[in-house]
Amino acid sequence: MSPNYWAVVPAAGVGKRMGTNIPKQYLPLAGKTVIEHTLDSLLQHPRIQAIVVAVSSEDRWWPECLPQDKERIIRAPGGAERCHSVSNGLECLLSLAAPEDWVLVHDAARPCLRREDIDRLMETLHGHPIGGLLALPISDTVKRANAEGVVLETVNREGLWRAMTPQMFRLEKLYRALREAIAAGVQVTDEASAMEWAGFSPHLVEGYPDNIKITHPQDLMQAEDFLKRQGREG
Ligand SMILES: Nc1ccn([C@@H]2O[C@H](COP(=O)(O)OP(=O)(O)OP(=O)(O)O)[C@@H](O)[C@H]2O)c(=O)n1
Ligand SMILES: C[C@](O)(CO)[C@H](O)COP(=O)(O)O
Repeated sequence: MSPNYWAVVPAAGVGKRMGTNIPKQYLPLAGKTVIEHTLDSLLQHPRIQAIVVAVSSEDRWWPECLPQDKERIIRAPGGAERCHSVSNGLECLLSLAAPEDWVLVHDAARPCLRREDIDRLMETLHGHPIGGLLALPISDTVKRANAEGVVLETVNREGLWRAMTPQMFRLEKLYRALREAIAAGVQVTDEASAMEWAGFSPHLVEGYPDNIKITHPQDLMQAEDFLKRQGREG
């Protein structure tokens, strides 16, 4: 029987780098909120069974932003860091999904995700034993600098990619790798790094460059433009 697909959306951040008084996932964007665009992009995919959203216990905005399709949305507790929120979301899925089911982990802060990117991830990784992630090969020259912005070195960009989300892995393997990496005190900023630490080799799938993460104020304007060009206004 073909594995099912599920999603986990970490949405418990405070958006320090955005500098706003509400978390960036609840900021207005192209007629809706950031998180509504993100959830809609996943809800509109027919193969995604349900979405577990990790929300902070102090969150005052979540109930207002629930999309119409509430029955496919499950709330899980957010954690101190993104990896803890994801781990909590995965734990919530263990009772609903099979161990070899696929889970797509996607940042709430990436509202411009395209259907084509989800399809490409699913098609490319069909039958893959582990999984992989959307990413972009780096086409600029890369510099490493000190805290004062002085160049320390030019980094060879050969083979360098920027990781994005969704990152799609087999549920039980990801849950176990993430729990063990967290317990070992490993710095886990994405799901792939936990899988790599566990000895797996995730597969990179090239995605659209407009699948940006809303981090700083200027990212909102860029995302607004991307969504309008795609006709995705609320
Ligand atoms: N404890 C945390 C921290 C982050 N996230 C989520 O992980 C995604 C990517 O994280 P990031 O862009 O760093 O969001 P913030 O942590 O909110 O941003 P900042 O670092 O500027 O505070 C976001 O959707 C964010 O809501 C989360 O679920 N739980
Ligand atoms: C998961 C991620 O979006 C991949 O690029 C990124 O690592 C999230 O980093 P953040 O500092 O938690 O935004």
